[in-house]
Amino acid sequence: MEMGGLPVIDFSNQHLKPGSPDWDSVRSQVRQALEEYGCFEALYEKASSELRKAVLEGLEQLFELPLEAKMKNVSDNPSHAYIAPHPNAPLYESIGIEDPDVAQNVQSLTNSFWPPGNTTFSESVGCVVEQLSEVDRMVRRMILESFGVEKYMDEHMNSTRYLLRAMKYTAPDTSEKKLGSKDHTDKNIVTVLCQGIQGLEIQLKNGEWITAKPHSLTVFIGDSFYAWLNGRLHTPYHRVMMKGNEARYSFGLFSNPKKGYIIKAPQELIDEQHPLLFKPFDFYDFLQFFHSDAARKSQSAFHTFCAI
Ligand SMILES: O=C(O)CCC(=O)C(=O)O
Ligand SMILES: [Fe+2]
Repeated sequence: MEMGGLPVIDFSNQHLKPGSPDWDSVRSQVRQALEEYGCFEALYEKASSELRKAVLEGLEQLFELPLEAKMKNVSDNPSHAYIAPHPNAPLYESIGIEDPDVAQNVQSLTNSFWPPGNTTFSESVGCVVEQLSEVDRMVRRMILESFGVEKYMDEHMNSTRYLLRAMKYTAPDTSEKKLGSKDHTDKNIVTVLCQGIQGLEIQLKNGEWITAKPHSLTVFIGDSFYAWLNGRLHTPYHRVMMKGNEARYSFGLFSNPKKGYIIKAPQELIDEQHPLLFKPFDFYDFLQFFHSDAARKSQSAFHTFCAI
């Protein structure tokens, strides 16, 4: 743990296997950090700084492609596809790769961006997705264990799929901070985010904003996991603030509940002291609601959508 910043938790230990003393010690750090901050900085040497740098450099080239090329990134779900800079978020641009743990998906998107292909990029993306998904699964396993609900482990692990989302934030060329991405909580289960230069800020429970370290991996709890855990962990507001003349690149691996899976807190997590907080819901219905007028008008789209 570090004074003044996010808690730092080391997952690099070779002996970090479920059931080992090292595992139990990391698990209690994870639980404590997620109760208090809803996020933490993860150290994971397997996702080496060279590998992350290679992905961030590839993204720099990718975002330089002409708009027509980037528009090839499509999805049934608009928030999983290419998002161009918009008057409400003029510095922000992003692409999404659904099921990036399936090599074919990364490869075909890479081929459409850089015909006939870009092996360096697709290989480094494949590799980083594998490493970040290990962090995602370790954290989720630790959380279920720490709440004594291991019996749902398979159901929980099988109820999600991954999305890789890569972001570019154009330099504002100002010395004062400009909003790169407005404050929000993540909607999904767990996010493992890798940032290049500094810019990510997280709000503490006391309202204060703190800055994540440049080149760090940050793990967040999203609204869906918060609901499944019946509110036992914190979901933090966070945002990106930009200044100066350097563009910023980042990418995150998001575990998202599958379409058709109903997110509902297990009975073990509901009692007199912890009444059920949210209506059971399908993540895709929530995504749809999120883009409605009612959601835009509400203070928290998630709380409005799931209110009992
Ligand atoms: O780019 C970042 O560092 C943060 C992005 C983010 O919060 C998100 O995509 O949900
Ligand atoms: Fe986020």
